[in-house]
Amino acid sequence: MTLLINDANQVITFQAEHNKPRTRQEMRALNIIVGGSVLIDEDRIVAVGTKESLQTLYPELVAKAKTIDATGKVVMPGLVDAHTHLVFGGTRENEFQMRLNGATYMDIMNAGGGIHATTKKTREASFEHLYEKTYKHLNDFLKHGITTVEAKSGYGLDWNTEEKQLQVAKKLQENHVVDVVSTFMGAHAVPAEFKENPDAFVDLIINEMIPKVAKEKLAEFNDVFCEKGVFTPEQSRKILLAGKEYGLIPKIHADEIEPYEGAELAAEVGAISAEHLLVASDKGIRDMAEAGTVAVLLPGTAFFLKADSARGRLMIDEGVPVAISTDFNPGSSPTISLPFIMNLACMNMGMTMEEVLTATTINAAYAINRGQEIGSLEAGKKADVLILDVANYQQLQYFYGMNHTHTVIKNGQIVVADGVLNSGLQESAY
Ligand SMILES: N=CN[C@@H](CCC(=O)O)C(=O)O
Ligand SMILES: [Zn+2]
Repeated sequence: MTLLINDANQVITFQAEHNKPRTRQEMRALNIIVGGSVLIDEDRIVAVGTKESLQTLYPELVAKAKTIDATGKVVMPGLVDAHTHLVFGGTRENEFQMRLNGATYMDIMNAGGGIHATTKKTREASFEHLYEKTYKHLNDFLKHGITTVEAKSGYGLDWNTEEKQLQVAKKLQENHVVDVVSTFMGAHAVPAEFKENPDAFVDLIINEMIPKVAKEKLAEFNDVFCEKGVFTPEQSRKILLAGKEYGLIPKIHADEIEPYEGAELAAEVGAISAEHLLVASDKGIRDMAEAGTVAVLLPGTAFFLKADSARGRLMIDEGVPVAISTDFNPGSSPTISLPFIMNLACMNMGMTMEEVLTATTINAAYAINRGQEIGSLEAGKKADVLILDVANYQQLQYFYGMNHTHTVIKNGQIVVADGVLNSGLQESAY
């Protein structure tokens, strides 16, 4: 199919002179075309420009294109969610009430709830149930303009269930139009059966699980929850380096609740990204800037746990490339609304609206090694395009807590039109 999106108030391209995550003032450079158009052929962007320039350069394609009128609207790349725990059994609204009554996230986890509660539900759930449930979540993401989602395992903590989660993600990548990018996170918690000997669990991850993940090509990344009471920096280092030997790119849940030199470790092991970073040290931030590690910040988690947000402003000023994601999971961030999370990034981390847009498109794409393929509207990139029913990009975050998605084009196909999901996507048809 050939598509021509015409007459948008603003086309936000994020075009840049280099192919790297954006830092410092680059994060404010949206490269907007006022009154712009986008030409798409098959699954690729052909060109972005004015209607007249596209007509002159590509008369044949323009002649056969189906036209989408974007008058009064904003056009931008599909949003990228670089951090989710997408596949899980059950929900944990009971813990939300416990936290409202004063319990902390770690209190609940140490008492066998939290990640352990979801692990139990995920172990019990059938593949089909997890697939159907996750398919619906992906539909919700798509309706909110998110066209690529990273998905971590880590609610199995035994091989069979970790594999089940990763296979669900794989099948969804094959069947659902949203792109699902997999991360192995066997090191999400120490399961009860290894409580007395956590190092034996670390050995199991290193010697058995990581080789199987690599052999079956079930994930591209390897993530660890490096946190006091979960995995130490020493254990985390071992797990991340072991993954690297098998071609799994390191990621790390770092400095979320207590400072633990996780940001420093991310830079040291060459992680593509470090996530959370609520209490990352000044040195850790400087190390990440030097190493070019993307900071994937999750202001929805801070909001939901009533914690102080990460120092996003400082990180950008220090030269760290920042991405913003939902952290969608049943405990600390049960939302798929990246647009709401974007508003929180403005409100609670001192980021500008322009920086937040960069953080949820091109920088998020780089956080999952997709920066060359998605995250900006440039010739040759995948045609993942979002049309928002707002007059300018500032309104996306100003009218907060709302879904402004009008049209979503994924791989060059219209999958959401006038805010409504394609009927073909509504049922999972497992
Ligand atoms: N902090 C660790 N892991 C998840 C939460 C998982 C859960 O509570 O189920 C996070 O990134 O927030
Ligand atoms: Zn997480």
